[in-house]
Amino acid sequence: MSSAPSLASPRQVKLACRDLWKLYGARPRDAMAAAMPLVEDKDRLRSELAGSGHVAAVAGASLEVHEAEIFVLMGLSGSGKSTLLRCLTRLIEPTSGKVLLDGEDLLAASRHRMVELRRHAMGMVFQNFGLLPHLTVLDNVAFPLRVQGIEASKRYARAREMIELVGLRGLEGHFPSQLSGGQQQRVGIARSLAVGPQIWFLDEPFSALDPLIRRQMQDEFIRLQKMLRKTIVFVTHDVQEAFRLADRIAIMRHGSIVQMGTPAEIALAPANAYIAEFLRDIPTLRVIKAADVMRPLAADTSPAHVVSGSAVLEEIVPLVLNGTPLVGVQDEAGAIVGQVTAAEIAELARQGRD
Ligand SMILES: Nc1ncnc2c1ncn2[C@@H]1O[C@H](COP(=O)(O)OP(=O)(O)OP(=O)(O)O)[C@@H](O)[C@H]1O
Repeated sequence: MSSAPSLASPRQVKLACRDLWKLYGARPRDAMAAAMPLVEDKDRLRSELAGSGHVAAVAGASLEVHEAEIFVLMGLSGSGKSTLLRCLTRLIEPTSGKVLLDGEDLLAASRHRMVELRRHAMGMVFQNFGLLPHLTVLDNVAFPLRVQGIEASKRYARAREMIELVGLRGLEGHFPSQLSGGQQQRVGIARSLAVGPQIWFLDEPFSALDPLIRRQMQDEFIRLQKMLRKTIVFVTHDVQEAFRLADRIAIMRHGSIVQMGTPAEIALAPANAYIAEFLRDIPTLRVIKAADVMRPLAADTSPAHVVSGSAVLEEIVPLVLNGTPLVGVQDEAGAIVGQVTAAEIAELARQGRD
């Protein structure tokens, strides 16, 4: 299906890791050396490591996070998402591999340099909010700026701006214990944004929230990202959250990345049965866009209906149900660059139900 003309432009890589490993156990580096010849046979590798009392929480992960994208690490509990995220920031020291931020080799960076990067370039939000209970909302949000030594009037002005941004105006004087879970996480988000991070790491930020609040927070997060255009690494075990938020997703299992791609790429071509199982919970017609499946416009065709490349197939279904045999697809400049037929949509809808 995706012999499609592409609308995407090449993206700048902000953060990358190459063949990253994190082994837990008594002698991780020795275990690593012994394990290396077995990397092709992951099952044997895991059992050898287990035999020597080691766990590969991250096993040879390689990825690239593009400038201004939401990159989601998704997988079941224990698949290694949090460990990989922490290795990318060196909050956990990887056993081997490379991590590059704007091309800078983070594993070769001094402690001092890492502290500086975490204070100025990286924002972090965790599941348990991590607010300081004895500080007000305003002081919590201003806290990272205080650590940076920024004078009070400037840091409070910035903190107020961030509080406004996340919709908490009026609650500046409240303490964390006086807030709901959703409000507490908004404070966590405002605090992590206060320093204007270049890259934003979020580890299951909404997992502790009720489903309804969680959905509101996802909407809010999408709204914020439209304004801020941050480079984001977002960890979740929730497949629906992943497909809702991600520009690209890496699906992890046993410390390795099993498949990486846009939600549509994964939905259109799951790498194996394990991934296909995840997709059962995903409304694929809401994930796949016209531009993902369009083919070049057939000669002498002039479509009666035209949609934008970013229209999801769900929006096209009513046209097809009304008897439109073929829909034209426009690029941002309004030129018709492809087509999707009713038969193709019907086939995709059928696959989504299987
Ligand atoms: N400090 C540690 N010592 C030993 N093993 C660990 C340690 N931390 C994590 N692990 C193991 O590494 C694997 C990956 O854990 P990790 O927390 O990264 O997974 P996860 O996908 O983030 O899971 P969850 O969603 O439950 O947080 C698990 O098997 C876990 O038991």
